[in-house]
Amino acid sequence: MKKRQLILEDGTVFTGTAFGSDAATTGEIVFNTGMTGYQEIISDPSYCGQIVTLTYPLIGNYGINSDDFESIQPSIQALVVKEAAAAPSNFRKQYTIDAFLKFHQIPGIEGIDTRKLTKIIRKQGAMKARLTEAVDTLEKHASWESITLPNDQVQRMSTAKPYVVPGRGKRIVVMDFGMKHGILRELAARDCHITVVPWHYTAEQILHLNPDGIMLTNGPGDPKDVDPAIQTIRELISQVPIFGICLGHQLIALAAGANTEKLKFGHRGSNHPVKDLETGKTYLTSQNHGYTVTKESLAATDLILTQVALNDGTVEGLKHRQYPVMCVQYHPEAAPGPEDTRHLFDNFLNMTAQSKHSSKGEATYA
Ligand SMILES: NC(=O)CC[C@H](N)C(=O)O
Repeated sequence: MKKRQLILEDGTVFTGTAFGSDAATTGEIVFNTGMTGYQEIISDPSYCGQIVTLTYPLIGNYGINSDDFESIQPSIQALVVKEAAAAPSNFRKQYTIDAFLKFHQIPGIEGIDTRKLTKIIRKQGAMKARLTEAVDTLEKHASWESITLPNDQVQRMSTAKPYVVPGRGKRIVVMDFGMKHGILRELAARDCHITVVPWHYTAEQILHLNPDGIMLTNGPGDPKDVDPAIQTIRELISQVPIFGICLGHQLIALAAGANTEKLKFGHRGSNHPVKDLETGKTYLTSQNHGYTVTKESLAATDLILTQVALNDGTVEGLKHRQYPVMCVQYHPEAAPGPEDTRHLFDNFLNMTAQSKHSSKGEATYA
């Protein structure tokens, strides 16, 4: 068994066993606490550039199948687990996690104490980390300052060209910032006529498609890295109903004049409790974000706080005071419950039904 090392920016070194591909790599190290859903996590484009640690100790035990992907091409930088199951067992299983990661040239390390690692990340915050090919290389002495993490992940993850998923219902334009397929699944299940457009599409190009509603997807990186999209959303807010998820939520907040900041170690897992302040109900939500909308910045905007995280009180949902615009920081399309907050897609479509379009194509909300 080939040895491999995981080296953290704070100097901690873990020695484990290699699986997946052979490439040495660098990225931001984060952890996800979900007990299941590793296939969805590995293929969620919002993890682009990140080394993902899974805290559940046995990963890959039900294999990888062709149906549960959240994108065609997994984009995590590397995977860190306690144990990668070598002999998965499930009727849908097609590949082992090792074979899958090898095929996609993603390195992994197993056999390390992921609980200890997670405690370090919780204490120090998400930081840079390096996965080496083997032990005792000079990599250990790499100067961290010289390693810059990317800021072009949305450009890389977004679709290069627009495409249509036909339906007979509402016309929804999806701005793709690194979309999880779950968003398309939910819209398609409601018979929407979906046009997915690249992240840089202008307001004019989007309005030209005559949408009943606009969906802003999840996506990787810092929301402030996609300034052109913020300008576009600012123009669209008063014109068409909008629903934002995760990065989409952060972009709506920035477009409306609020601020975002980086959390110490983010929220990544499938049982994060969130309270809906309008109904008083608490939902368990699936989450994957490192940034958050700052609560204090909302006062100067037309946004109303609708949902909060019960673990740390951070902003989880917003709506616009005047226009049909709503957004959530978590993932209603990822519902291990298995319904959880999926009704938000129905709320969005109801919102589009209440919005009236004039003959000029301008929308008003009644
Ligand atoms: N899943 C997402 O859309 C994540 C949004 C953003 N990249 C963050 O980490 O906060």
